[in-house]
Amino acid sequence: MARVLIIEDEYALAAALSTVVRRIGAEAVVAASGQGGLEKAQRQAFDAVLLDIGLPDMSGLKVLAALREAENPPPVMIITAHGTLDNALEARRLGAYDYFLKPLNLAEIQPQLQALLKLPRHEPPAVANSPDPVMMIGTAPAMQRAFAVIAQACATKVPVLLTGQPGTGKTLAAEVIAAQSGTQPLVRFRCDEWPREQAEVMLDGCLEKARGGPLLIEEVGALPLPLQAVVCRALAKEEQRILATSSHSLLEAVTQGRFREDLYYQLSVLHVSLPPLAERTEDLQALAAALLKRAAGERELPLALESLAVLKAYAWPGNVRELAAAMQHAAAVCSAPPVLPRHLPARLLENDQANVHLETALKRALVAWLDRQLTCPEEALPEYDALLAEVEKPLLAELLARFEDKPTRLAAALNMNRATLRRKLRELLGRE
Ligand SMILES: Nc1ncnc2c1ncn2[C@@H]1O[C@H](COP(=O)(O)OP(=O)(O)OP(=O)(O)O)[C@@H](O)[C@H]1O
Repeated sequence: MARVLIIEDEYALAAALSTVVRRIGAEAVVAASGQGGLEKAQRQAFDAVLLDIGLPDMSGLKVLAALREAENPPPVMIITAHGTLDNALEARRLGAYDYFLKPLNLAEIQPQLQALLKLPRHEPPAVANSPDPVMMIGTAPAMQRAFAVIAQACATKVPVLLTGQPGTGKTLAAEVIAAQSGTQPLVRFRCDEWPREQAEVMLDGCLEKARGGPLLIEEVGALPLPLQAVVCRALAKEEQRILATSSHSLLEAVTQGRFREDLYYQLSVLHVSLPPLAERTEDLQALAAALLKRAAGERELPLALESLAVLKAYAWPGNVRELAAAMQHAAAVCSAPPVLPRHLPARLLENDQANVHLETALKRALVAWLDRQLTCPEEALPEYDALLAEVEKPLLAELLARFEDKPTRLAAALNMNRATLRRKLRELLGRE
């Protein structure tokens, strides 16, 4: 019987994974810490390991490195709630076979694990260790999904299609893939930049220049049909590694007969989908800080909280590129820190859509949080009142802060029963 080691400190998740392992006829052994997992792996041989990155005593990546030092190391599948690009690339570099994001889709894990147990043991492809990786910022769930595919793309030479609105980071992601998967420079060809007559000559030139290395075809949907045939032939010859971007739906172009269906499938062996910035407001703080630092140079220029609120309320039609420009504007007009709303471009403050955006963001955050809470076997599901208490806790803490930490003022202003409020503050926030 195959034996699978589950290194996971969340009890409910470890139990759910054990059920999956048993369902495929294997034995499950659980460890709730990194050290515990390594000790178990020393005592017994395992056919596969499911490993969480966020362990209480040490990073799962350290555990992975230690597991890989064994003579015939078992294949490892990584589970993470913090899918940064660094983590995804590091996990691949250290030889992880797969990379799953929390909340886990258990139905997806089962066939993957089954396939993994059937595989002959061999070394997974190594990811090149670029000395200066071009980094992408983001921890929003949709970015974590993109990072997982980017890490896969770094470990292979297959074509990759990168989609997303203008300015979402498609080119940057292609640069990361090129930098991490080889030493040859990325050759770029932008399809909507050239008049039809010149495009063929330019494309031929780029295909020639990129021989043996990566070629990025930007806005591939703008390529006229005869040139799409040229790319098809190039893909068949496999002389270059082709990466392509599109900010419009290629499938729609296929349906309308403007884009070859066979080329669409050839290009999208791996598909990285980059989310619009307005759908990942949780990344705004880190992105704005990094872009502000880039724009301000030596100067220390923090962003005031009110300015962050303005950024969160704005719709960002130009995505990260527009945010970068806004931070350049702020760095230029702000002479003394911090960056206040009046230092931001005026259009960011005029947005009457602000409330709509905040409500969408709140709903999205709630959906993501619920996904996490409900990723467990049915018998371990939290009760409704417990869920409500979790939502009420930050709400009350925030409200209280706005009424100078005075429950009486809060109760009066929002027409709450004072005794009820006091009880809730005691039960939920531990206040006497
Ligand atoms: N996740 C990210 N972290 C840091 N910087 C980012 C990120 N995403 C995008 N950027 C920055 O935003 C700018 C626009 O990104 P990029 O050119 O890659 O977008 P794009 O999707 O290729 O746009 P287009 O469709 O117009 O070609 C660049 O300066 C890039 O460095």
